[in-house]
Amino acid sequence: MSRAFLVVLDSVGIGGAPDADQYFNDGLPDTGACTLGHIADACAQGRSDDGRQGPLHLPHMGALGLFHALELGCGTPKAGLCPASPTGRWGAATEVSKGKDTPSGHWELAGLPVPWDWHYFPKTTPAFPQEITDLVCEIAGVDGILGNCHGSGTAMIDVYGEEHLKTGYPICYTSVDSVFQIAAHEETFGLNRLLQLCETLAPHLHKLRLGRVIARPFVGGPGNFIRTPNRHDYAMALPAPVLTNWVQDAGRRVYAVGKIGDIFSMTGIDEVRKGPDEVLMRHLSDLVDEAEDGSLTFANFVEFDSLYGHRRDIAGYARHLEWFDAELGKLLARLRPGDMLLLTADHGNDPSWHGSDHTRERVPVVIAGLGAGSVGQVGFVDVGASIAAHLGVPSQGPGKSFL
Ligand SMILES: O=P(O)(O)O[C@H]1O[C@H](CO)[C@@H](O)[C@H]1O
Ligand SMILES: [Mn+2]
Ligand SMILES: [Mn+2]
Repeated sequence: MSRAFLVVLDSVGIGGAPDADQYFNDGLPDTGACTLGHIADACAQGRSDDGRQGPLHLPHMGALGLFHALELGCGTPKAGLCPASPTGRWGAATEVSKGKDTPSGHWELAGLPVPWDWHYFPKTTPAFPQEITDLVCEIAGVDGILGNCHGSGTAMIDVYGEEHLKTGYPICYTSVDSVFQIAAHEETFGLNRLLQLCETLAPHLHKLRLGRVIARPFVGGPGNFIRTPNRHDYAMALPAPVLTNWVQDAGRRVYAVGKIGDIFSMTGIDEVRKGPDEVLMRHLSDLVDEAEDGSLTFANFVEFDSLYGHRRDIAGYARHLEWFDAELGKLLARLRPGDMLLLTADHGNDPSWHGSDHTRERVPVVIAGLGAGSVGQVGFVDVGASIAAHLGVPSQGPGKSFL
């Protein structure tokens, strides 16, 4: 029986979104943003030589058709990067959900376009209404919060970390996404206390159509605060069944690698394996060896987005792509006949762009195990339908299989 591996490289967009002009970073439209394309350009021009060197080197994903997908996505040929005859199938997927965020992208990939507008907080200080601040204080048993603004997570802990240690007040912030994030020190505030706070708060904010409450634990002291991998997202429950449910309802096993369990509030998921990306790659590799016939493994590699995209670190992003590609090569060699491995993304996060938020982009669809050739321009929803078709389970969403 067939198996499927659906692997999301978080934020590895390929430009070309037809509605990019309606999305913004620092007040400027996302028109022209292209995560993979601009990283490749920077590498080719020698502007990305920190910890690596020269043109972007992705031999395995390139051989499968990643750069063909890039050309299809953004419409610009990338000289020297496209092999003559790719060995995989490739395409470019366009999103219809309004949010350019992780849940919108993943839910739509899993067959469910998001049917509503998320709630966002204004770019003011304070960003949160008094009722929400009061609720946080009541749940946490504190007299105040720090931050209360839009911000980038690493900057938030640099600026407020010391005051947090002194006062015990949680650091609360948001972004252009529909999120309420709480950073707190794992040892002084306590990891469990932070997780409890977020879990208790989340249903109140989900009622407002806020997508996620996110716990952002950190450790260290003034000048060297550092976030830990114990981040936990409390996402709104899904309004309809998705790919994970379709597969599980057919009696198959569903594995979640990385933050997939959080994004889908554990719906349709049998087993979760978490950790930093390096550990996630070991989990994915183990599952290539262990996953049962008929199973779905759904993985998300978040560090492209969290460590390099939001931080606008082009060289770091290129290094991570090259690391991922080398590891993927070892794993591809061990796929079994009948296996399908599909690489895609959930939105863009162009590290060469203004601001520090996601960029509205198309995403690549690159498939190993099912022969060679283009699947053309497709929708995010068609990814879920195609995985279901491959596994032989009924698709219940609006997508159409491109297999
Ligand atoms: O700056 P950090 O804390 O990484 O936050 C980022 O992570 C959030 C969730 O993915 C996004 O909304 C973005 O704001
Ligand atoms: Mn994402
Ligand atoms: Mn992000």
